[in-house]
Amino acid sequence: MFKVLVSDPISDLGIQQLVDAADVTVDKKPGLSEDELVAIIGEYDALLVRSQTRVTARIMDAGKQLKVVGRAGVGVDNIDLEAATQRGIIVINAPDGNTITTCEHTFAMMMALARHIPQAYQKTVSGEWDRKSFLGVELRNKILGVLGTGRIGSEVAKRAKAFGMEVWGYDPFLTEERAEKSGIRFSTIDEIVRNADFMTVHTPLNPETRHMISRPQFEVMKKGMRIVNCARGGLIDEQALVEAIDQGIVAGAAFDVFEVEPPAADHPFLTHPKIIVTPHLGASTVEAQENVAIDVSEQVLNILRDKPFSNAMNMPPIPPNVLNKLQPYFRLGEKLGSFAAQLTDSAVEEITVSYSGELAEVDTQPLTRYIVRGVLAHHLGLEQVNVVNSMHLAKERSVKIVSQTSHESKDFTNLVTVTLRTKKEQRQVAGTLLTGYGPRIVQIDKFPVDVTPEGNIILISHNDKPGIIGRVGTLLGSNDVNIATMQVGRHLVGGSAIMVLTVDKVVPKETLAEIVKVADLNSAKEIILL
Ligand SMILES: NC(=O)C1=CN([C@@H]2O[C@H](COP(=O)(O)OP(=O)(O)OC[C@H]3O[C@@H](n4cnc5c(N)ncnc54)[C@H](O)[C@@H]3O)[C@@H](O)[C@H]2O)C=CC1
Ligand SMILES: O=C(O)C(=O)COP(=O)(O)O
Repeated sequence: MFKVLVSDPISDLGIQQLVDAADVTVDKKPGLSEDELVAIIGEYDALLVRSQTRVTARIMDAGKQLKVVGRAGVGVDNIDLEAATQRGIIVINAPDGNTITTCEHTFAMMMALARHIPQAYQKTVSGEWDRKSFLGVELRNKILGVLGTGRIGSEVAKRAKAFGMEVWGYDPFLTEERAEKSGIRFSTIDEIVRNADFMTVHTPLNPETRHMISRPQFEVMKKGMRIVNCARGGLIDEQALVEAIDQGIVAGAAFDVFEVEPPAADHPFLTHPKIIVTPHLGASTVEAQENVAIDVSEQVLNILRDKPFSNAMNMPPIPPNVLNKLQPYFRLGEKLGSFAAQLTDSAVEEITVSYSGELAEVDTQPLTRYIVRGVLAHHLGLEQVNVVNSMHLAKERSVKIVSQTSHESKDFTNLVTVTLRTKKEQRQVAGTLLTGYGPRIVQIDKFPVDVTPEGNIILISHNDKPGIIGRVGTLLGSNDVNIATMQVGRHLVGGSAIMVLTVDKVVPKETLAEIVKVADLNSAKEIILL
């Protein structure tokens, strides 16, 4: 039974699939301190958070069973990603569910800023009928600078155009062609700062974007600019912004987010007449909260059940076209890695993965992660190694990973070959997916075979001579071992050969040693593929 802890307020409807899952129990405990989390996290397999819970290395250390941290939202700056990767904890987010909601909040803030709505409301309800102090501006014909034209930024741009605004955009991933297609003027930050009437930021917070708008930008800024931040506190230097407003450079600002949340009681934004604020409400609609909780619950279930998943933040993203090609090979890859690892008797120094055929057309790195997982898990245990930390664990152990591709594959549409090099030997196994038949191991150490990679497999090395097969069969039978399938592979008559048997139960090592002796074999090894 998997245990999931929900430590922030997350939509009940959204996590219903977790609650309903027969193999999962869910505990909702919002508002715990770090110490309280450390005290209880040890019993949980998954942790679900929004932006309040700070998921620190200390919490992860205490989370001995923790496999996944699910973020019901976009930003994962409250989660120590580096620490998670090192511990093999997968961090996933729900990037799409709150895009429109946050975009709409940005617009609400921009309009409230243009028309002084919060200030006017306050005066009106306090009994003052003041129509003079709140002369606003139209959005029409104004330039809106959008820093970060990702999911939210591009939706803001679309709506701004409907309001008759001219949109200037900057994003390191925005190309001139894409900008033109979206009706955005392709600009630099400097051009935006010098020309825009309104500016809105929609980037993640990272060392590069921290204080991307600070004193140097305010110094050259178009006078009277209005600034909106519904992304992350810290993108705009708060102190420098207050100064710029007081110097008459900036006409006003609307902030949903703060460098420190919640802000201190004496934070200058809270009393400044030209700054309006909301308490990080960007994603707070019924719809968005349901969407992100549904998305994150689905992926958490996949991870707990060891199924392919998406939206991992501590792993490079896999584009859908690549995922479509690779996904069918993930299980096979892991099994090839495990098979190869069980063939070797000493420490693996190098893992070479060769992809030939159509697979070579895409970035095969995600599949390599599965293969490396299979290799390492043989020694470290499947619980310890996953696709997030497999490459990291290999590097930590100085295991070199080599990946090769070739567009040609002689006998198969695709062939994945895993070669392990140790100080003493080199072992190799290759596999493919046969249409209509599923995964197959088609080569072991240069011998062609046709084996389903599943269950208990006995691999025998012997010299090709009459009577061996019969003897092995009789010996296994007399030890109450039923043979399900059998294959032999050889290059030359009378030369070295292999025999691959799938059997119905685990064969004790002593029985195998006995069979090697009595049947005059070179070696016999049991390989277990889970
Ligand atoms: N206030 C709230 O409640 C919410 C805030 N957010 C925040 O909004 C931000 C944007 O979210 P999405 O649009 O979903 O993310 P996204 O990943 O789709 O877009 C972010 C964009 O920023 C760009 N970017 C990165 N570095 C940049 C730089 N130095 N200059 C300009 N652009 C840069 C990226 O290339 C990307 O296109 C995130 O920080 C997210 O955490 C998201 C949802 C709700
Ligand atoms: O999704 C994001 O990045 C957000 O900032 C939303 O935060 P929240 O889930 O409302 O705490």
